[in-house]
Amino acid sequence: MTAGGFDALVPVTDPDALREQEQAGAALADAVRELLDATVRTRLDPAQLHAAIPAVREVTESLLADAADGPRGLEPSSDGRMRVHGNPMVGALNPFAPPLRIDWDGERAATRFTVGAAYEGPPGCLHGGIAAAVLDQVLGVIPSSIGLPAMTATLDLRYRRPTPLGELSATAWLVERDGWKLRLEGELTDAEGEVTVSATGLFVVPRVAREHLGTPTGDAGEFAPPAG
Ligand SMILES: CCCCCCCCCC(=O)SCCNC(=O)CCNC(=O)[C@H](O)C(C)(C)COP(=O)(O)OP(=O)(O)OC[C@H]1O[C@@H](n2cnc3c(N)ncnc32)[C@H](O)[C@@H]1OP(=O)(O)O
Repeated sequence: MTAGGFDALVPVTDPDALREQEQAGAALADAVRELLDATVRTRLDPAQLHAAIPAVREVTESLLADAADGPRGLEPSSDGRMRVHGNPMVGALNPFAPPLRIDWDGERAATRFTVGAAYEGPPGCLHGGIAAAVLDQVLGVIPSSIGLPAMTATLDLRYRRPTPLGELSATAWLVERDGWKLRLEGELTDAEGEVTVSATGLFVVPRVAREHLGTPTGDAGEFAPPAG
């Protein structure tokens, strides 16, 4: 299964229409992601760069003809999950997102993804903040996958070696549960299979969510929330 999101709080009335909308939005995000990459990599001369701007602005204006006033927040998806489609790591509608597609097999959350020029920090390598965001997201999928939507309380990272841009993978697993607190670990790995960053995170189900978790949702397995 592809992890992420939460069981829908409201039923989706027309999943086919919603799927069509999601697919079109994701295709647009793919195209803009190519534009983002091209914008970073282009070596056109100044006149050529200025010449490209009106066309980009025209597309922007056309998209704003019908747009949300601000962030989209949590929305129902065609698969019955609630998702933040603008999430900068997994959001299908966000061109900045690689995007990560995170699988949860009941024991591990895992993703393989490719990062290019738009994510560069040290020359040729992944920006450390992006590595942190990837690991935060991959660790963060586990609580919601076991029915305990939680937020990052602490995230400790060890940058073991530079992470080259290109194909990467990340995995995370649950180490320990203590009531509403989950201790998770994860790793970012380069194409050669070398661990470049390792992470330990404490995720806490926020007070407001605890009040709504009398019954676990999703694949809670043995990790049912404590009573009270
Ligand atoms: C609804 C879920 C949405 C899920 C979205 C997934 C997002 C993916 C990951 C993210 O990027 S989240 C964004 C970054 N994180 C944040 O913005 C979190 C900001 N902090 C908070 O909102 C709250 O501080 C937090 C939810 C982490 C905890 O506040 P609460 O008021 O809900 O918890 P409370 O104070 O009752 O503490 C519960 C337990 O956690 C412990 N705790 C809380 N924060 C801690 C901390 N920072 N370090 C260590 N322990 C901590 C606390 O001591 C206590 O332990 P005990 O039960 O043993 O007494």
